Amino acid sequence: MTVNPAHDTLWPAPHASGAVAATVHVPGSKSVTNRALVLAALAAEPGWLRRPLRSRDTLLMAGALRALGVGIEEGVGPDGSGEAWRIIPSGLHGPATVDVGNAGTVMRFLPPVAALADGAIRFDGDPRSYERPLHGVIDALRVLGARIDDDGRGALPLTVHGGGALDGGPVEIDASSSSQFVSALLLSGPRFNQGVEVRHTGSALPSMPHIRMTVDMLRAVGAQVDTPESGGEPNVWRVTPGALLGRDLTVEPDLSNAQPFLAAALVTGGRVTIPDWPAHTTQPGDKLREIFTEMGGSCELTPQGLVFTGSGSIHGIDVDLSEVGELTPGIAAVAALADSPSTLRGVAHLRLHETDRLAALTKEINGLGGDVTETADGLHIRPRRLHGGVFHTYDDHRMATAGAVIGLAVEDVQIENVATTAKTLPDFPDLWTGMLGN
Ligand SMILES: O=C(O)C1=C[C@@H](OP(=O)(O)O)[C@@H](O)[C@H](O)C1
Ligand SMILES: C=C(OP(=O)(O)O)C(=O)O
Repeated sequence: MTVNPAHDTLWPAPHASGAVAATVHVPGSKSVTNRALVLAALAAEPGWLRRPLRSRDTLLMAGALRALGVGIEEGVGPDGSGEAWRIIPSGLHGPATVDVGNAGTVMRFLPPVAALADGAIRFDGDPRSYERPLHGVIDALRVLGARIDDDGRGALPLTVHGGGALDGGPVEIDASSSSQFVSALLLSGPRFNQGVEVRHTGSALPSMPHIRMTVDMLRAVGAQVDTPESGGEPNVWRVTPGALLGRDLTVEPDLSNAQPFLAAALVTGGRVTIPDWPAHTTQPGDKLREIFTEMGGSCELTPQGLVFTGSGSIHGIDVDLSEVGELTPGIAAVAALADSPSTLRGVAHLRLHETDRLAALTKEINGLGGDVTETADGLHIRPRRLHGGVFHTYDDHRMATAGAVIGLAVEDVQIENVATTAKTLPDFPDLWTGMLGN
């Protein structure tokens, strides 16, 4: 966790003068967009992706697939409405270089795809990407028959020497540091000669909704997947080899990116509507309906979308966030403004996210006068009267949005490098000021 001197631009976080009342159209889900791109690239026929998220992480994914030979064209969708990508699969070829940026989905989902390509595919990324765990993918791919050159740390940079096909079969991994190891192997699994059987052998597996998202999206393109939930063994997922269908998919709004806007309703005692909130979804952000209700709000799914209303009071919470780790920064921000302490548990693996999120949240909230301590697997947050100051973001989009939430209630908070929100939500500053009616 280092303060990046190149990012000394400060964004004065708007202070809310009253209760917010707004409708916010949140762009598409990062996790759905990047899974859909991978599955469409591996399909046996072209597909459509409507309302894809266009952000750094998804443009890196699209760029990498294009570098391997996949066609991704701008279009308007088969019914003429909305923006869309048409994805035209083709033989996957190297040599190519993939820039993963700091996108977990790109660095983990694409090495298995590269193993199916023919030629050398080099993977590189931001300095932080070298520190994020990748051993589960690298070791598993070797067991499944891939040739990979790396520096032995189980991390980037590396080169996959694709042989045009991969044996596949059974493999054991420890995915306790990232659910994306499991998702990565399952997504490409139908294209391995023997499919894949992934057995997680480590301690608790985080982010289960994201694994369910992978399984649901695989099934939607015709893959056969056996899971612990469908009567299989605990911690074992099996994907049968087979061709994948091209799909016409409209991407749901990113519910984790809806979080700061819902938090704004909670913090200001206002009301925010998020159109197109799905009635059923695997996105972890759907849990916010429950979590932010417990913290003092109320919500209703209406034909206009999710209407979330703050009561004017914010309560602390004791909650296990292991399934929904990416919501932690936004919950910590609200908890710092609550009327009672909070304990956030089950998220030790956040130390290996975009930045060490537990250390970063502790340092930055305390820098504004807060009282946060790190625990082995989370945070204790005792609300204090906060004051203004610089909120550093460590190239982490969710640190930036968490700082903006605090800025609504605390005057003179300045967010360093708010542009880092471009990782998943390039429109954040405009959406935020739009919500506040500025
Ligand atoms: O598969 C995905 O799309 C994601 C899985 C989760 O990763 P971890 O299991 O590494 O936390 C989540 O935090 C990340 O934002 C997106
Ligand atoms: C952890 C996150 O991202 P990534 O996909 O890079 O792991 C996140 O978006 O909170």
